[in-house]
Amino acid sequence: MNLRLKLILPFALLLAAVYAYSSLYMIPSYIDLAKSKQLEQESTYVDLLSTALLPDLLESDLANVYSTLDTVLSERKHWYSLSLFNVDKVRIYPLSDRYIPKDAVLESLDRDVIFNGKFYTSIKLQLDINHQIQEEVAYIAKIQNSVMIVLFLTFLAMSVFLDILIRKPMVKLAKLADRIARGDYQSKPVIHTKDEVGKLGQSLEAMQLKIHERDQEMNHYSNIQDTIRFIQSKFISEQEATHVFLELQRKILKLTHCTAGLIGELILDDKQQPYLSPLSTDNKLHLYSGSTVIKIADDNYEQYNQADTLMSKLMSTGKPLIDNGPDIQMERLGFPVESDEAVKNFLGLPLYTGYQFVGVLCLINNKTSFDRSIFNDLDVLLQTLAQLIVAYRERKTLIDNEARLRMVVDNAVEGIISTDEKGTITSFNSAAERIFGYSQNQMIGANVISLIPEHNHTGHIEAVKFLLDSNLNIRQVNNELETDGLHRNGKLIPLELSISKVVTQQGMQYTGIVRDITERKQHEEELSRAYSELQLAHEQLEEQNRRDALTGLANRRHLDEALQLEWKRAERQADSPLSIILCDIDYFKPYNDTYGHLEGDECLRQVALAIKNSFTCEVDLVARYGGEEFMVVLPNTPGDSATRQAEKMRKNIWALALEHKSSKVAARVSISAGVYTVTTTKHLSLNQCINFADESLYQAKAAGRNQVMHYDAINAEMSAPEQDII
Ligand SMILES: Nc1nc2c(ncn2[C@@H]2O[C@H](COP(=O)(O)OP(=O)(O)OP(=O)(O)O)[C@@H](O)[C@H]2O)c(=O)[nH]1
Repeated sequence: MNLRLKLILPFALLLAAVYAYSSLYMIPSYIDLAKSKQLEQESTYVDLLSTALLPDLLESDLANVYSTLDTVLSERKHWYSLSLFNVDKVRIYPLSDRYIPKDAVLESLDRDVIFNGKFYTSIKLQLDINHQIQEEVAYIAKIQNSVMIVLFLTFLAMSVFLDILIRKPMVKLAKLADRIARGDYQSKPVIHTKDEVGKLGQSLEAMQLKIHERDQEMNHYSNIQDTIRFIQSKFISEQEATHVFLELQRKILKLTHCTAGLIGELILDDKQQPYLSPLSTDNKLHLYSGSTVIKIADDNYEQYNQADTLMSKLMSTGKPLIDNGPDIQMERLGFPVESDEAVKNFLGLPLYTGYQFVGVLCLINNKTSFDRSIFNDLDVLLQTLAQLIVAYRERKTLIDNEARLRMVVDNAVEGIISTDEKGTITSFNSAAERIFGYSQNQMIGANVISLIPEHNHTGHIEAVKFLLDSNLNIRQVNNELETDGLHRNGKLIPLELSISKVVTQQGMQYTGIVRDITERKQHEEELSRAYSELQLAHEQLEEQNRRDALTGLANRRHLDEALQLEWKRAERQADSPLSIILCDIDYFKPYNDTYGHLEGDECLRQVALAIKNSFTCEVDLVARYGGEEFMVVLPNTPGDSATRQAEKMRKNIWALALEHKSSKVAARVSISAGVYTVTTTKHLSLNQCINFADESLYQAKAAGRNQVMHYDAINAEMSAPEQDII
């Protein structure tokens, strides 16, 4: 329902109500009232008539009665019948032949004519009252119509009035509100009345202003938010930070309606003096907070005396600074600005993360002066800017560290190969290129398995699985192991390898450090060979040292050592007898004399060999005791066995049948032997034992040579050994 209808409707309803009230209640009530008055009046007249008729009725002068009634009827046209009734209710004077119109609404009036308590007659009158009050009704209807017309006109006037004074301004205000809602802040309401509508217009205007301000604020805020989001995403994606800061500066200038600006990072130089490194410029501008500011651009050096510049003040105090002119000279400003006009308004804002003063944002504006509200407006942006500078610093450090690390890795002697979880190579340094014969480009993205010979594949897969399964998420280095790598030319490369596992944000990363140990292996092999040779030579030397040069038997030194060992063993094992045989070629001096010394040596060699072959047990030791004397050490050998073996030995030499013309025994070489067996080492020394063997030998010699004597047998005066028959 529109406003016009709303304004009209109450009046229309009022009109309808008035009309309905008057038509349905007021006018019928008035007609009823008029009717009853008329009836009362007619009734009074009937009373008068009945009184007037009484004398004639008393005298029974009906002619007069009729005449009177006729007169009355002719005078009162709306009376249609007037009847007289006698006591028996019989009409005695009927006047009903008078024409009664169809639309007549008849009313009846009855009167009894009574005199002195005697009923004479009753009068009954039928009359049309409506006809009587018709005029009055018409008049009333006229009044009603007039009132309705007046009311309608009033209503019409009111409607026009309300439409002009209320509806139209309201429509205007509604349209204005609609425009405001659509963000149109230029349209103004054209209502300047002082009434409520005017006030509403004023309120709307105030509201428009407020919304405009709020909108601007919101716009500004969302612009700042957009700027922050944009810059943050740009900083992440863009590697070159200078572009980001330049972009950011452009956005801030647009936001703040400024003409120039500068974002700078605060850095301490070698002397701990703070200077400003501009981030939002690509020339080499450097600003010092100290006494000078130096601009280095296109190799032109400009120097400013800057003890008291706005920049130095901002940097030394770390507090926001506003200077709204009038004109700020470059020398006072503290940094050069490419502008034809003099700088009028300067705003310097320090950038903090926590309490750390990390940089500044300077803005220059030649149109609108700065006020302190801008601190609040830019608060979030300044914080983001400070965080951005810190992130920029961290990125610089990270890049430096990365470059340093890359340099270390590239120049490392060891090959360094990094792979991801699947073995795809992500890093391959120069040393690895040298070791494996592949270039870095060839190997990045390839699988590390191509560097491993087939026979090591299973071992490699198991090692990687082991590292993967170990749920350590810290660096873990296995022990260095030696393995083989596969060179591009298909040859195996001996390697020393250590593998480390690092869990990074990208997932697991394995780094293998490999060292080519081909040369070392060669050296090791050469060394091992030389060592073996040396060992052999040494052993040979040792052997030589322990061998008698002439006979090849154990020499005296070896014999002494063996005797010492066997003596100790005999001491430990009381039930293990030790036998010693000492033997000597008979008449060897004459042999030498007869055949010469060289032949004597040869004889010695043959006798030595025969003695050696006479003893087959490994533990028996046959040694040259000295000159033409030999000793045999028989561990764990009782006396009778030793004597039998000595006898066998003697016979073997005899069997050699070496010619010995000058022997007094026979014309062949023979030996004599003395045997001693140690059954207990108690109260006995080794020397004593040897002496006993020697004594036995002496006894054998003395007994005619070419025989074996056992010390125990001598002492027991046992029978002499058998003689060989020539
Ligand atoms: N050709 C040679 N003769 C040696 C060697 N060592 C010792 N002789 C000689 O062996 C001889 C040992 O002689 P003697 O000790 O007198 O005893 P023998 O002549 O064998 O007489 P009996 O032992 O009593 O039977 C010496 O003439 C030594 O010069 C040697 O290495 N070569």
